[in-house]
Amino acid sequence: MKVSKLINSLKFKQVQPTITTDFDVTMLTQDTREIQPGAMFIAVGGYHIDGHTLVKQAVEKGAKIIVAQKRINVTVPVVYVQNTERAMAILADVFFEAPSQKMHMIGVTGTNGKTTVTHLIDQIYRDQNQATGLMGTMYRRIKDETFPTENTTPDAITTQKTLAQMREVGVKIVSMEVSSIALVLGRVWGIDYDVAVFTNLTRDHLDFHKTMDDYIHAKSMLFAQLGNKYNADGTSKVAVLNTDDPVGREFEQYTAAHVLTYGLNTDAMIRAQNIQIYSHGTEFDLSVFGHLTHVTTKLIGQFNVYNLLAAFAAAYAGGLPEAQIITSLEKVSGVKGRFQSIPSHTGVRVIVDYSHTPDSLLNALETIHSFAKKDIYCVIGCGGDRDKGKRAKMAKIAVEYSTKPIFTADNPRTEDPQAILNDMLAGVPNDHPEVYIDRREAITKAVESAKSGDVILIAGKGHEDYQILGRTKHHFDDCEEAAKALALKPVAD
Ligand SMILES: CC(=O)N[C@H]1[C@@H](OP(=O)(O)OP(=O)(O)OC[C@H]2O[C@@H](n3ccc(=O)[nH]c3=O)[C@H](O)[C@@H]2O)O[C@H](CO)[C@@H](O)[C@@H]1O[C@H](C)C(=O)N[C@@H](C)C(=O)N[C@H](CCC(=O)O)C(=O)O
Ligand SMILES: Nc1ncnc2c1ncn2[C@@H]1O[C@H](COP(=O)(O)OP(=O)(O)OP(=O)(O)O)[C@@H](O)[C@H]1O
Ligand SMILES: N[C@H](CCC[C@H](N)C(=O)O)C(=O)O
Ligand SMILES: [Mg+2]
Repeated sequence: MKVSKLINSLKFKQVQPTITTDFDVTMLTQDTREIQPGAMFIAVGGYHIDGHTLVKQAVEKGAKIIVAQKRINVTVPVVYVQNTERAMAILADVFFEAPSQKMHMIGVTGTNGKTTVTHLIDQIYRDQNQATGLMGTMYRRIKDETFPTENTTPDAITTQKTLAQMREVGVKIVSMEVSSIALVLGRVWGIDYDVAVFTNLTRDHLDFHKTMDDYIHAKSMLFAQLGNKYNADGTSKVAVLNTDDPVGREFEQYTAAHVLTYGLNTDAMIRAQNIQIYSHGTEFDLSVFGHLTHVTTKLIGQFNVYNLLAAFAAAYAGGLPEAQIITSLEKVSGVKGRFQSIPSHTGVRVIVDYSHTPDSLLNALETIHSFAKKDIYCVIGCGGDRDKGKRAKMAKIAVEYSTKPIFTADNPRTEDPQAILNDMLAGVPNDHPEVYIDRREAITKAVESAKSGDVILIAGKGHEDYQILGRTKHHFDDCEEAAKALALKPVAD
């Protein structure tokens, strides 16, 4: 793309020195490690390093132009802007030719349920024979091909590039998780969402956002970004809000788009009632503006009823017929690592779940309570280099809602695993949960001790196939470990 087109897309900037001959920019990047000759390098301040300190290296590697927000001294032209993250989002949208405008874009935000809801939406559209794309915690998926991801919502360049790849192969519907951190860091600026979904808001990420108000504000940005494009056929721009959550009610104020509400409360437009939770599924009556259908699903728990409602509402907002959405939701099985049962011949039920916040842990344990007859084991740790304040809370919930809590490690990252455990133990001063710093040992002990009829919840890592110690990822999979331990147990009587 011609450099003039990129530069012109930035309304407020200074170019030094002035560019007299237009030239081609071969790629955009914020990472010197990726630079190809002819690149535009955007200097971004990070947590470990400031991209502005790498600009000479960028030029040596072939960058022909730099975008910066601090004065720098290099031999190539520099585009000075107020905020390089914002410039990066605009430039990425322009460089990849605004892919989000060519596809139906559904963004899902909220503390819990994003991965589940995006997968449900994706499945609904696949059942309609639509070519779909998905971006989130587990991967980026373009039709049937998956690509790894570092972040739930990647940086603006990766996001726009992925959207462009989707558009190129004919994807029409994109479901993407939009994390609060991404919203604050501007990773999704420039994306033209058609439907924005709010799941819920409870404590998480307070290492990053500092206060709950900041966290709510971050989530609200998706609904402000939705804008207000009203098509005559009523198809565009819908905010799908869980109004059982007071934050969902608040977000009604922040959007100028159409609003579609869901929840269990009587005033929700899309509503579930008469919920029955079983050990292997859930039933409820779905009311769509008062029209009732009985729904039977393989997903377990009230929290999953909310996820089903969110997905239903997102697809309904996109214009799909009610009956066809329900058919899909009745067929769908869960997402890997979300309340996933591990096959067991022992009479012990083992569930691997990605609950890594106080609210999700509480929901998972309450759901187990609704069908468990005997002991409930809860193997739980808390992540390092993440919100420290949630540790004591999660520990307390584990102790109060299980009969056999077992504390262990979950991605200690650069923290001392024992220090994380101490933060957890501080939340339960009068209790003495079993503690095994080694997660494999914790899972093995739980499986060894459990008797037929007991339920074991292994919480926190879900689909993850690694344990992060320091900055290194070691292969570790809760499902594999549980299966190995179960294989050593005798068959149930
Ligand atoms: C705290 C945080 O958000 N960090 C993100 C950040 O990394 P960083 O700040 O450490 O970057 P850095 O290493 O200091 O580098 C700064 C700049 O210099 C550049 N650089 C760096 C080194 C080099 O040799 N050359 C070079 O050009 C980098 O490309 C970058 O532009 O920029 C990276 C590239 O965009 C992100 O992958 C990384 O996310 C890390 C992996 C992370 O763990 N983020 C978490 C907190 C996060 O964002 N989580 C949310 C929510 C998760 C959820 O709820 O599901 C998410 O959306 O993932
Ligand atoms: N609607 C919900 N309300 C509360 N808890 C939920 C809900 N949906 C899922 N959970 C719990 O949260 C865990 C994570 O679910 P999911 O991966 O769908 O959420 P997420 O928002 O994508 O999480 P992350 O922020 O880590 O990407 C699940 O394993 C389950 O325990
Ligand atoms: N997306 C979440 C995942 C947490 C998963 C848990 N296993 C942990 O490492 O804390 C985060 O990065 O905060
Ligand atoms: Mg997720």
